Amino acid sequence: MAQQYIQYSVIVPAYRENGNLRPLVTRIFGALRRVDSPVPPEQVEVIIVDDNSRDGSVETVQSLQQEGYNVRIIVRTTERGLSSAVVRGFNEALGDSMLCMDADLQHPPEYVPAMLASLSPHHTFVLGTRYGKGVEMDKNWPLYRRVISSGARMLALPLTTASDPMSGFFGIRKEAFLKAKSLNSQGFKIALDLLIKAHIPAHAIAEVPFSFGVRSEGESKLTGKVMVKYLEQLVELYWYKYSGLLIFFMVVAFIAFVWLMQMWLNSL
Ligand SMILES: Nc1nc2c(ncn2[C@@H]2O[C@H](COP(=O)(O)OP(=O)(O)O[C@H]3O[C@H](CO)[C@@H](O)[C@H](O)[C@@H]3O)[C@@H](O)[C@H]2O)c(=O)[nH]1
Ligand SMILES: [Mg+2]
Repeated sequence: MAQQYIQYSVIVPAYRENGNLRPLVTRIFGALRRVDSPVPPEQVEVIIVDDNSRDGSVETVQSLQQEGYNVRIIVRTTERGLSSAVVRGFNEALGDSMLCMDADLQHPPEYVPAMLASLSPHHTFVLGTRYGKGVEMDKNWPLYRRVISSGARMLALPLTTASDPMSGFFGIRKEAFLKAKSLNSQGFKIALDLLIKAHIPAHAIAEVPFSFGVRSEGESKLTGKVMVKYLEQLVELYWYKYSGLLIFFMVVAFIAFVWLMQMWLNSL
């Protein structure tokens, strides 16, 4: 019965994250229970979307449920991948305001209340940004990851004005999510796909600066394959966003060419 009051859903894609789930969930609800939290904890659900890790994650979630935390786990057995896990979570969410965050505590749970509260019918997208004022990356985040992250960010600049579409810490309103058609569920960059395909205008994006941490347990799943998928996704998004413009210029150029040819033939 309590579920009908759920207004906010926190979606956590997770693969072999058992060691992080308890601190993640208890810290999210700890932040929501603070007196200055703009969001009441009883209106929030947490959904873990796990890809059959079989590492005790299910049991950890069950014990958190017994302790009264509103958390559930979806175990996928036939699908894999971060982005498609997030899409699955958004499809299952009860809340109108939905947040996506990593399980490994790199996205600090203490920012969850502010992120959720930033979503509204006017701000249909919220982006946790690592490039805002007063925040910093953990100094232990490796140099090669910073280089990859900056490169990925630069390549996406013509697609969006958002300062950090790569942070992986973002939220979207359900009505905006439902507008996005043919999402690319491969790879890691579902936020970028949603920004473009849900046609989120710049004024509808709220940004919340956050300090990016380092993974506390387990290993990153970002591989070379994931990076290749990102490049494929960029090609698709450039085409999605600019093909109309390209076709328009080609048609104009063709008409101008035909017109010039006629003028030239008439002048002979
Ligand atoms: N269900 C599921 N979850 C996955 C999978 N691969 C990764 N995840 C989960 O997705 C989250 C991020 O994965 P990491 O392996 O920790 O990625 P990262 O290298 O730290 O990259 C993160 O930070 C980047 C910013 O530097 C982000 O750009 C990226 O999207 C991601 O959030 C973690 O909770 C992880 O368990 C998968 O195949 N299936
Ligand atoms: Mg990580």
